[in-house]
Amino acid sequence: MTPLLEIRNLRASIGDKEILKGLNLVINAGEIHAIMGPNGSGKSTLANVLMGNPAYTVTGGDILFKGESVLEMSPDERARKGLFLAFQYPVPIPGVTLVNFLRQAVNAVRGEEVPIREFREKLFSKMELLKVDQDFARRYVNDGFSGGEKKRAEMLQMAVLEPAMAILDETDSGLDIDALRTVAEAVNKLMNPNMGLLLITHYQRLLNYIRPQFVHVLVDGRIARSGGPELAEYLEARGYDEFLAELAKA
Ligand SMILES: Nc1ncnc2c1ncn2[C@@H]1O[C@H](COP(=O)(O)OP(=O)(O)OP(=O)(O)O)[C@@H](O)[C@H]1O
Repeated sequence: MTPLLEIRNLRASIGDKEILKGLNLVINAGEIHAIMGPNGSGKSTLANVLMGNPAYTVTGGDILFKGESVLEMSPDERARKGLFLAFQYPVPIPGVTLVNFLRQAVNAVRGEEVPIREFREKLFSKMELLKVDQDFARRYVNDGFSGGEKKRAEMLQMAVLEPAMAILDETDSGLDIDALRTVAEAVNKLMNPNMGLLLITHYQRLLNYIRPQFVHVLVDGRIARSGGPELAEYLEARGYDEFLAELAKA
């Protein structure tokens, strides 16, 4: 079976600084993978490179999505193929309600205007699934959203786009327990056997709420160790010292 996402010996730089130094990863449909790692190991870089952020240059290796290389594809094309990166829109968008924002996102990913009625039915069913209040969708994007509400908007976006592969880059921006629960509950409801999920965690806490089947430790731009959920517990107890010590020896 062709993996959903296959990252082969990926190397990427920003300016003349190499950050990803030969990263390999295979994700099949139905699997949740978590990437953990010390600060500065390249986690956000990986998320950005997967979605085709032009600020990063891929200098080697390949990224295959459903068996096809995405390296030459724009971020829009990747999204149309079914890749989703949780869109952290930190700036408020005045005058654009969440419902309109989501509709534009669905139209962009489908490459056609989705009939309003069809869109509303989908949106309302997903809002019910995620227990999102109807008034919430009428608010302006990010205008006064709390951390938890931003997450709720992001998860609703993932729900209506129905991606084959979702990449969640969970940066620690002071999110409270509510925000973590929102992400975890949504992930648990939206995951299905046809979908893959890559959870990039900048802090351990999130894995108390989502149990990935596979955990990878990213150190200095490479996967230093892979394992099951027990690896997250091991890291919680021991931290990254041994990985950093090995790196210092190399
Ligand atoms: N725009 C940039 N210009 C220069 N260096 C950068 C830039 N973006 C990232 N880096 C460097 O690349 C390395 C990896 O950064 P990245 O943000 O991917 O790490 P991370 O694992 O996500 O870290 P954290 O857990 O602290 O969020 C760091 O050394 C960082 O300073």
